[in-house]
Amino acid sequence: MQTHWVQGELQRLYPDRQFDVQTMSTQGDIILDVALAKIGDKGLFTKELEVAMLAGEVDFAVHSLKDLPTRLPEGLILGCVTEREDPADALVVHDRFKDHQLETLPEGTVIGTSSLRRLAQLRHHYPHLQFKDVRGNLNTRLAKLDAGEYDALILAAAGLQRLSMADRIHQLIPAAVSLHAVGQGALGIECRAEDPEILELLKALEHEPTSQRCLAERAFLRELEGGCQVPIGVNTAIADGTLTLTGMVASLDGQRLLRDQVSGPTSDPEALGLALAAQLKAQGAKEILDEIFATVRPEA
Ligand SMILES: NCc1[nH]cc(CCC(=O)O)c1CC(=O)O
Repeated sequence: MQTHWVQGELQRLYPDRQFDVQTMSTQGDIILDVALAKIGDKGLFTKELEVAMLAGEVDFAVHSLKDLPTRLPEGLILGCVTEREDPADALVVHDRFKDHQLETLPEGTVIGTSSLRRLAQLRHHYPHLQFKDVRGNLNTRLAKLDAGEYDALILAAAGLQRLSMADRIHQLIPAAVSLHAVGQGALGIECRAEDPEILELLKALEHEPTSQRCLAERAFLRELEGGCQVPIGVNTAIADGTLTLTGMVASLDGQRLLRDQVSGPTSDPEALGLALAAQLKAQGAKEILDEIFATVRPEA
């Protein structure tokens, strides 16, 4: 889906070249698909594509940037970041809650989410709500909601928009309540580090403000050594050449939540990510994350 969008854009920009979408053998779609990318931090799926890229069989891979690990294998780089859709999370409700907003949902309302980041932040702000894991692709999740298994879901607004289901967005969750995932809403294109020709082609699809914001966000996450399954959230904004990065780290129960902010020139976004990580570490972020790693990934 998103891969075909990239293919279309490149084809339009470079009518004399041909861009083929290649399907990888093991799992479904080729160049990263939203639902399949859930396999985890060092997803098998990413690995298969990376092996193919390093072998020269495919030239680049399109990912939801949010699902692309912050450390890439030797020889591969993040070659392009496309313009971001709204990175916010969205509340989607069952019809019987259509007159409610997040802040008016009654005690015991069952919210479906499988994201520790969403879970921790919502528990922090709305401890009277109940949370239940939800799996499957977007359609499966929405079907479970409509069947009454959940009262509401929290989903990425961008995912709903991309699949033309923006009408299901009941409320965009404000950053004051929930910071979004690193890279959310943007596509990231991974390619060989030593392939100037492909890199130059891809740069035509780059959206510089999104790229600067996402580089700051990714440096923050990398420095905290968090994968995609950790309660780490961010928000970024650019105004007058200044990039502001807000970040948070929370415990799973939402009891402890650290949040801080840094600002600086857009010319060095990674420095901002590192600075914010250092600030949060000084406030105890490492202890919170170590506790989570000990419970969630005992063997990692
Ligand atoms: N966690 C899985 C995932 N990876 C990318 C998206 C769609 C949003 C995006 O591209 O950032 C989603 C779904 C979701 O979080 O609801």
